[in-house]
Amino acid sequence: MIRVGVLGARGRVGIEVCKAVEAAGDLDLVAAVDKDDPIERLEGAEVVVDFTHPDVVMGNLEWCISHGVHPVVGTTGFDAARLASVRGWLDANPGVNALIAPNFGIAAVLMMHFAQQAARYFESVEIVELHHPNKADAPSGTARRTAELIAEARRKAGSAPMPDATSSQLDGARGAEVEGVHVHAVRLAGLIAHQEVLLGGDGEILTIRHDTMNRSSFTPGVLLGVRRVRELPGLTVGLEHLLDL
Ligand SMILES: NC(=O)C1=CN([C@@H]2O[C@H](COP(=O)(O)OP(=O)(O)OC[C@H]3O[C@@H](n4cnc5c(N)ncnc54)[C@H](OP(=O)(O)O)[C@@H]3O)[C@@H](O)[C@H]2O)C=CC1
Ligand SMILES: O=C(O)C1=N[C@H](C(=O)O)C[C@H](O)C1
Repeated sequence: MIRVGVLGARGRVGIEVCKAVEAAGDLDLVAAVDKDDPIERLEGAEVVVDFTHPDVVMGNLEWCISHGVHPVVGTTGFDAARLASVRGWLDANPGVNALIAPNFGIAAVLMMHFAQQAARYFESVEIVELHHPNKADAPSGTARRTAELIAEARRKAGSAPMPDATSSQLDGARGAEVEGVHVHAVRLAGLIAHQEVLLGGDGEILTIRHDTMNRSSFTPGVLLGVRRVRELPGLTVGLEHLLDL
């Protein structure tokens, strides 16, 4: 049995993660911790799953790693500086590993992978992500990561800069730019989490779309991470590394 703790246990995703851990025969939910609960309740866990908030996740990670607990993190808001801090904590605590994945949905990971594969064949690529209005960060972690993967594919292929004659604009009209890829964020009541990657070439458009229909869709990926994190050395970013794509 793997002893598992959950941070953000009363949140939208945390509730689903707790249910999935409790239902798994090889996992033991030893602590369900939310805001204002003492983090020390996680002592005794081997793996901790974090679905909290970008403002608190770094403190949670530092605590877990310094206490010898392997974190599996779904919380978003990671940039290069944050990832470097995590690597520093892991270096100081050899034997502790961490998995950070901007999206644990298997179909979402495939959507990112397909977008990365397709990117080099098109002149233009833009991302539209659409989420529920309670989301703290924009653009989403998934959109940021997709843009980074697309940018990397285009760099490797030597792609020309994307055509764009915009010479005047209202602030934000062209979205945010992540490594040269435009990302547009919609926040709308009724949505959960959705993304379109629009790829345009000469007379053709390819749209790759992913829709999250419920939050239990994240749990198979989370459980995969929980089962595997102890054998993944250091920091792993992205569930794709566990999927043999
Ligand atoms: N990687 C992935 O596949 C996915 C990632 N996410 C990300 O996960 C994060 C959480 O999303 P979601 O579940 O929708 O958010 P919620 O706000 O529903 O849940 C977060 C929970 O964490 C609690 N919390 C806040 N601070 C702490 C703390 N210091 N310690 C423990 N718990 C705390 C919150 O309490 P309170 O409400 O009282 O503040 C809340 O109950 C977001 O960053 C989101 O983008 C979401 C879906 C999938
Ligand atoms: O906040 C959410 O809901 C989600 N957050 C993640 C992100 O920022 O990409 C994953 C998914 O989009 C749901």
